[in-house]
Amino acid sequence: MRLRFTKMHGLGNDFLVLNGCDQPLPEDGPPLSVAELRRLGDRHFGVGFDQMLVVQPPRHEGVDFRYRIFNADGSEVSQCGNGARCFARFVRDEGLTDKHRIRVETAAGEMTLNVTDDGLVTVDMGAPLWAPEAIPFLAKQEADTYVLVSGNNAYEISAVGLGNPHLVMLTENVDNAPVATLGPELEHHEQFPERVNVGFMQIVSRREIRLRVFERGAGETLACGSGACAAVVCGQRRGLLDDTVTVHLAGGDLQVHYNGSGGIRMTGPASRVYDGEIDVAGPPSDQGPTTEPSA
Ligand SMILES: N[C@@H](CCC[C@H](N)C(=O)O)C(=O)O
Repeated sequence: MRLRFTKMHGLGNDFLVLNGCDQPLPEDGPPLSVAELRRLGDRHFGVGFDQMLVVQPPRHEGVDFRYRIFNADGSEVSQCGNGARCFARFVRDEGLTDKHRIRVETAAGEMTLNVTDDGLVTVDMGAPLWAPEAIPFLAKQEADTYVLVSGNNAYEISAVGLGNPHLVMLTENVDNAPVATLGPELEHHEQFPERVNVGFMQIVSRREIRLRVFERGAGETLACGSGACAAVVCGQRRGLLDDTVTVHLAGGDLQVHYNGSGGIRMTGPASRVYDGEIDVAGPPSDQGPTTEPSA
């Protein structure tokens, strides 16, 4: 099977975008097997990406598209903030819509994407979910911060759901944060039954943070949109941040706004890199398990 794809990125968080509106992709189930997806995601043997984004026709009234997200390890997830900006740019570039306000359906619900005249995209990421069972996080009761024990160490963390699970911890200087070691350790912590994205936040001022995120299913990325929103709302909940915050990530800056009600608004760029075609094995149904996250 030959697939056409587009390579995009949002601040270096990079994506392989598949258009399921003009080429046949399965309506249910993943478009590729986990093995095939991982092969394409490999930076040496494939195209290389953090997430694969799939554009599909809507299944419900009132939305314009269905937006599906797969991590590089093959797991299907419900939220990707940087991907949402690229999704908006893609559907407009491809002439699939000329709307500036685009409604999409994700596995976690509906989202609104607003494309501005300067080419930036603002995503309404919805309200943060604090209840442990909604994240999901195994804790006796909701709190601003939790002590998470891992091995012989204890970490003060905040936990929040944005359609995907995030933990956020403070660090003096993100340059020295143990992202490569503690990231994967906490990603698989038993108190996060669906694994977790692990954010390391340095507070610069009440309106500015620096952030590194070890993403579930993808490893450390140059930027994580939902991670940026998670860090800001966790910092706000701890009384450390104002309503509007600039988030400095390795790949560039995002603006995040939340005033305690309605949705979190995240604004940033979306870049198209190139278009390509690739041969992949046939339908995933012949190829065993598809969406099982890696251990
Ligand atoms: N890069 C993303 C988040 C992608 C999904 C995440 N790795 C998860 O498993 O929840 C973003 O920009 O939000």
